[in-house]
Amino acid sequence: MAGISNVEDDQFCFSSSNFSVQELVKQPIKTIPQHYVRQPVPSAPYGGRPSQMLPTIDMNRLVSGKDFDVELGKLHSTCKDWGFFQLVNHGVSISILEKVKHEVEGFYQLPLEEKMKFRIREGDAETEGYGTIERDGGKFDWADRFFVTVNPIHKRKQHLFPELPSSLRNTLESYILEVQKLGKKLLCLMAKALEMEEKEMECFDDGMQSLRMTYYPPCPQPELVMGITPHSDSSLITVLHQLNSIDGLHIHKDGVWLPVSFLPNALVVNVGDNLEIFSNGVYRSIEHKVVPNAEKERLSLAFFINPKFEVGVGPSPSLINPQNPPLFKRVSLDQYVKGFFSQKLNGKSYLQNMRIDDNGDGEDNNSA
Ligand SMILES: O=C(O)CCC(=O)C(=O)O
Ligand SMILES: [Fe+2]
Repeated sequence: MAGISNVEDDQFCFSSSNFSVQELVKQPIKTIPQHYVRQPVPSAPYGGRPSQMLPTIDMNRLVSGKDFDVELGKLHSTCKDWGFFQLVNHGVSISILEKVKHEVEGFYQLPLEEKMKFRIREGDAETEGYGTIERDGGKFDWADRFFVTVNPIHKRKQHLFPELPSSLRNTLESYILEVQKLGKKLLCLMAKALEMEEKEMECFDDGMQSLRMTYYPPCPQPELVMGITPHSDSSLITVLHQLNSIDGLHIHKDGVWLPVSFLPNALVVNVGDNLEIFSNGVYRSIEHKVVPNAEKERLSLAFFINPKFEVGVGPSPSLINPQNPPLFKRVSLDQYVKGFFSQKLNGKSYLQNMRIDDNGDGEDNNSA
């Protein structure tokens, strides 16, 4: 079994920044290796009052017509004030959620050599594939992840999704179809709540989508590490399936970190930077992070939904008028995604780069 001693052996020498935390914890850990220790230890207070539960949105109410206006109003205010919610009655079948859990667990149980076939390749600007990622200051997250573009199909990298074990691939294909439908419905509802023109909703068809399946091994001193560095997502929306029901997600709200409790049969949905831009700042992407569990592994599957590739990133034209000038630049999706991945994950810093300068020229001065 590979352990700390051979973590940097031949299998890993393609890049010292890519090795597996899952392998590391296969041997007892006396002290957390320095490259995982975050200093200073995050000191933001926990605001975990039991009453501070994430809002819940009921998809049934949004599709059945009954209580539609009330629920749409709730969706709108939640996207403005929270940027995160639990989605119940979402329509994704429980059997597919269970199957995805089983298959992703199976992927992480594969021998390391098998997973390494999918390793992140040097020079991949979007860091697609299997591995860990170096964050600012040379520190690493306490997690192994597999990140992959799944839509449009021609953007799939041949050595990644098509090469996955067939049962995982087929299960993910079914999951993708269901979450695509759900994502489109949700985005159209948000667009309606924002009072955007119907025509603009076409950009939600056949959008750019990616998946991240993440394995957070147990950590004997979770307070010293980060499962995932505080960040906001670059997407329009993200649909999160907390595969094995283990808590760990925290969101940054009103200056405090709130733990999100797992809600059975719910999916967690969050507003990403792209939707903050698209809604011209009406909806807010929210910083979040993951704290690993001291005893148990945690697995999650995040599905990132963006608009159609050709549409680009910028405020929706129907929301712009003399009273509401554009707050963000317009760039191509390619430029946006490359810019996002070319810098180290750091809270909402990338969104700042997209803001129109004080001189309001709307030019893309983004050097990222
Ligand atoms: O694992 C989680 O709960 C969150 C993952 C996440 O934030 C991400 O993949 O962007
Ligand atoms: Fe995220």
